[in-house]
Amino acid sequence: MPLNPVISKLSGKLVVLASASPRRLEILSNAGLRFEVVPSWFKETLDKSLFKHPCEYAVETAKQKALEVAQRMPFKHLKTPDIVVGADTVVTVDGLILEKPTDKQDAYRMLSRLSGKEHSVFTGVAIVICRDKNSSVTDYKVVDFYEETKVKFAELSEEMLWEYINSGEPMDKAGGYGIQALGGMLVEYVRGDFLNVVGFPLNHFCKQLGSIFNSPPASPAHKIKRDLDEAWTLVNKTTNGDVELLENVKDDSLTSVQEQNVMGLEFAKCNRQDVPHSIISLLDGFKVSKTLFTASKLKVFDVLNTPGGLTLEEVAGQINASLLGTERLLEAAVSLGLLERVRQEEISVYRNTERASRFLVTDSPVSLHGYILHCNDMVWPLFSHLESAVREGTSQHERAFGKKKEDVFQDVYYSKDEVKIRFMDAMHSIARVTGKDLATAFDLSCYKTACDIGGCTGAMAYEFTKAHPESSVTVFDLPQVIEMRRHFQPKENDERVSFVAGDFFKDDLPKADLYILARVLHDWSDEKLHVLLSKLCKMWTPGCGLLVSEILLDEERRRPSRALLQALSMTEGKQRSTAEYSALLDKHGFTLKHVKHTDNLLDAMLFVKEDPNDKRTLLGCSSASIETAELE
Ligand SMILES: C[S@@+](CC[C@H](N)C(=O)[O-])C[C@H]1O[C@@H](n2cnc3c(N)ncnc32)[C@H](O)[C@@H]1O
Repeated sequence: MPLNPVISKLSGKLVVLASASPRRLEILSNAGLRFEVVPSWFKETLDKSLFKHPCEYAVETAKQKALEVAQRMPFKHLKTPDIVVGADTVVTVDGLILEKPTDKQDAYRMLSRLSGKEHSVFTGVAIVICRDKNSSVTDYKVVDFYEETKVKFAELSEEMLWEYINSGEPMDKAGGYGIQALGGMLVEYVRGDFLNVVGFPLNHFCKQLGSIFNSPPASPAHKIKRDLDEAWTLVNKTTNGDVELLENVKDDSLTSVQEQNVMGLEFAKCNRQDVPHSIISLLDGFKVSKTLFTASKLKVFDVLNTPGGLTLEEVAGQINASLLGTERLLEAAVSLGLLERVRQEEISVYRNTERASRFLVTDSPVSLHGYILHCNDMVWPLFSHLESAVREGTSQHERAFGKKKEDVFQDVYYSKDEVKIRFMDAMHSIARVTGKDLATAFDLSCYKTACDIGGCTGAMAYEFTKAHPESSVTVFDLPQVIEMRRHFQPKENDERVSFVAGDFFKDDLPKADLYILARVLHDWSDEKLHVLLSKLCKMWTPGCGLLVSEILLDEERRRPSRALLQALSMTEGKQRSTAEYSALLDKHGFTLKHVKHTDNLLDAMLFVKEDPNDKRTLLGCSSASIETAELE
């Protein structure tokens, strides 16, 4: 890739470095780049075992860091950057990723592993380009890459190791050394970009920027090829992370790419303005859903959760279905990117794609299986009566399930044990996917006791105690739910989580420092919520907090469509925007302190009641959150 001039191309653009690393800052400012530093809040906690190669982990972490900042800035800083740059450096040796040492012993273990050996340093870099700054929707194009540099350490004596460790230098550095300072002594040779080892591959970065800003205008054919090669993500400005593609298409040449992203549908990759691809993909949406539901119900992804994959005949035998029907289902699943078909020794076998193994296999920790079955069995029938729902302005539980509903939980979901378990399983699977992000959305360290109101199976509570080991959580839910909780208990009993049965419209709530309302408020009308919120106020003491988690609509109530589609089958509830939730809670004296668009399925808001005598309500939980408040 030739190197073209780049720094001048960036003049006048708001470039943001999503990293607090002084070394990256120095490298980029020495190169003459003018930029702002907005450290990313993305926590480097991706599961490394899910990545085939360390460089993929570094690139994904860099991408998440940069996207988090790109999506946060329009709200928290009230400006949209042109470019956000994220980076993550990892050191690998003997197939292990070495991170920053936790203490001196850990530094000792790392450095002795590196002693006398060659290791690799990978830096993943993501360049997020934000477009359409003036419209209500910002779309993000992500260009990412990585650079590898080989470094060989000399044999290090014990004294050398300890002298270096005692200098304090290893502690904040990946792999436990800094090549640009004392750590330079340890290095025999470097093969590749030296600055990559320091923390940022400047040369590769400039080449990438050059190709972004100097590329000739693409012909339609080239453009579509390039678009197919690169991942475009159109992200709603106010919902961060909810991929909202179909309505935002401004350039028809992108349409097929976006449709593939959103639906997994493989449409003709052509640039025909007279072919209504996006409408057809909307039209086919129900076939996609039902294919996923059926494959999940027949446990196709569990059956294929075997290393070598299975032949068509083997799958058909295991799911007890016809050969022809199974073949059609598997072929459709392949076309949607849920399965792969590969040839092994002259025969074709099917196997799960990575995302199917992760999200569709029943016993994966983040399996959506329960939620998928709930959608098939409970939501699909409601949607088959959508026309009546629209005409009548009511939900269709009676038509779909023959049940008169006063209260959808008591009268529909909990009317039979089988339906109840399925509903609870659905809640459980979403809470397991979102729980950690919600529990760590803000600094909640000052809250020692929490009460998860409508906490269902306790999945969120367990994630909360994992994230805050000093805390305990009471799950408060209807007696019919609490009696079933053991079905969902984790293998290792967590005594910090307890369960209390009650009705939040009638009974007193347990006492706690932090109340959690996750996916509860959207189910109810403002009038009903005033009853629940009055109960909450009764138990409230100064310094308490309220963590609310919902899908937040943008203020124009246009997106995310996932929330608005869900509203179509609601009974008495409604989806609300941040301002609408804030106004609702304000009537009971709650003040919105922080909002976080988590880039997961649910967003989070933290409410407090302002009390001039209570430091926690003014400043947040700790000095860390004071810093956060100042950064904002
Ligand atoms: C949509 S689910 C959300 C569950 C959980 N918070 C989550 O995010 O996965 C709503 C929860 O509120 C509970 N619930 C509904 N009505 C209730 C009531 N009157 N009193 C207590 N809990 C109730 C339901 O049993 C259910 O567990």
